[in-house]
Amino acid sequence: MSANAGAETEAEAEVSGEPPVLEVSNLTTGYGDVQVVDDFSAEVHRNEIVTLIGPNGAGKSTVIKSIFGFVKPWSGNILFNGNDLAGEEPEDIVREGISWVPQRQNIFGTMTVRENLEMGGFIRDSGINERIEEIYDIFPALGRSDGSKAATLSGGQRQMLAMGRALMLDPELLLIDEPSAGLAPELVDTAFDNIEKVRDRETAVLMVEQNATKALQRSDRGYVLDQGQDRFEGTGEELLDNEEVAKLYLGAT
Ligand SMILES: Nc1ncnc2c1ncn2[C@@H]1O[C@H](COP(=O)(O)OP(=O)(O)OP(=O)(O)O)[C@@H](O)[C@H]1O
Repeated sequence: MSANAGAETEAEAEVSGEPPVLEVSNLTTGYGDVQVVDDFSAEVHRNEIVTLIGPNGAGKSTVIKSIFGFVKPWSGNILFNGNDLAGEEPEDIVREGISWVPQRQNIFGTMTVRENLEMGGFIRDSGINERIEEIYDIFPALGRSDGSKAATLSGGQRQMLAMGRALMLDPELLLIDEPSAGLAPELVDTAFDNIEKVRDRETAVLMVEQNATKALQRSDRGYVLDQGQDRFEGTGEELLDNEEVAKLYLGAT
């Protein structure tokens, strides 16, 4: 059972009366016959950054992969705007309005920034150039590198491009796997600034992050996953202030 540090938060989120964009209920899944997620439930509302934290191997990425259709749920529901995604393939899930920023191999180094973005918009019928301009408006550094090969970008710019590619389809929900992974420490804050910009443009964000303290500082809400189970949930601030969470998961002494 989770220690619901976030009772007020859930209530706050529901003040608007809007149902969650994403509602994961009692998700259980794994690989082969090894179970790694056990009865996990979570919600993401519009205008929210929600972070999953927890130890290595807790099942965080598996939750994200289940939402995006790479791992099939054994039981439970994954509702996106009320439609059950369980069992759908990633290409259908993308069309429904969820994009994924993988941790690795998320850009094509031999292609230019613009070509990468065009590829990201592959299923758009129209409006590709307009959307690229919107992405450049969010991330001006990408606009300045429009014709540069992606391989020549810095680590932070690559991360921005990976996010830009995923945003080309104007998703309602962006799933991000470890946005700060591999970034120089001075670029981590910029990565989170960029995620806030995305949230502020009406795309909800669900991310997995090892840099738990920094991620929770920037999150509207968070969930602590341990051995596949939801141990704690609450606002970022509530989780940061929770002594047990701090001791067990944030490295506090
Ligand atoms: N493709 C796979 N096949 C088999 N087992 C897997 C696979 N991917 C992950 N696992 C196992 O599932 C468990 C949960 O892994 P997962 O990557 O979801 O955890 P995580 O919380 O994201 O960990 P980390 O923070 O280390 O990335 C681990 O024991 C892992 O070894």
